[in-house]
Amino acid sequence: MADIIRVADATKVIRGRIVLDHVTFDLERGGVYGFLGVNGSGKSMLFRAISGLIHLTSGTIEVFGEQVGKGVDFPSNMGLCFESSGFWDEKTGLQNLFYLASIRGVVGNKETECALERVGLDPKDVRPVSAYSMGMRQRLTIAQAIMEAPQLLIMDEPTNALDVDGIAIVANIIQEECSRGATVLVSSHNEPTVEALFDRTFQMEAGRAKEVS
Ligand SMILES: Nc1ncnc2c1ncn2[C@@H]1O[C@H](COP(=O)(O)OP(=O)(O)OP(=O)(O)O)[C@@H](O)[C@H]1O
Repeated sequence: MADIIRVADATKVIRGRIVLDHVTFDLERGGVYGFLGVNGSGKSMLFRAISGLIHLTSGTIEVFGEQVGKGVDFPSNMGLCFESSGFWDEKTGLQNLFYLASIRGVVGNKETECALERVGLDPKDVRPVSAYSMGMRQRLTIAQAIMEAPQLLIMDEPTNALDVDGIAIVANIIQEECSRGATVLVSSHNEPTVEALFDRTFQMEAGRAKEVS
């Protein structure tokens, strides 16, 4: 029971519009689960609901035995990679990660530096994040998502703004995190390198999720 992410009839209505429509599936712990779908089909909304960032209108989501928004506000031990991750623009990437790591205090300097290296950023880079390109910001977002070795890693279109090297790095990270035992949820837009890693694939359409492979 506690090894399952259970999404049951998850429905979200925003201003009279159904953005998640009775989404139902179970995912076992471990593995890479892919979510495909056109813009606006509900991928981000689903990920936000699973991570406790939005509340469902009806239905339930349980992550490894804890009901999100009821038993717990957020699933414990989770890493999030969303497009809108906020950083302190005047600080370096490493300073940002040090600060974020200090909030939970479960990892130290070594792990944060290692996370930066894994995404291809230089921990010694003295430039502030305001000088980062979009791709560098995306890499930093991925680094903060993985630095605490989460048991659940949610990556919303992680290859956004990345070049070919960056896409290969994301694919590697997904494989490494899965091998470490993490459960990885990934949304993707036509990115074959990443989609080849999916153990199970769901197609999102107008707020509904259908397993396609
Ligand atoms: N803050 C919001 N208020 C109202 N509606 C929203 C809000 N955020 C998203 N939506 C709507 O919810 C629906 C699902 O959006 P969502 O961002 O989950 O799609 P997506 O599949 O992740 O799209 P994309 O590929 O563009 O990221 C869309 O119709 C969108 O307009």
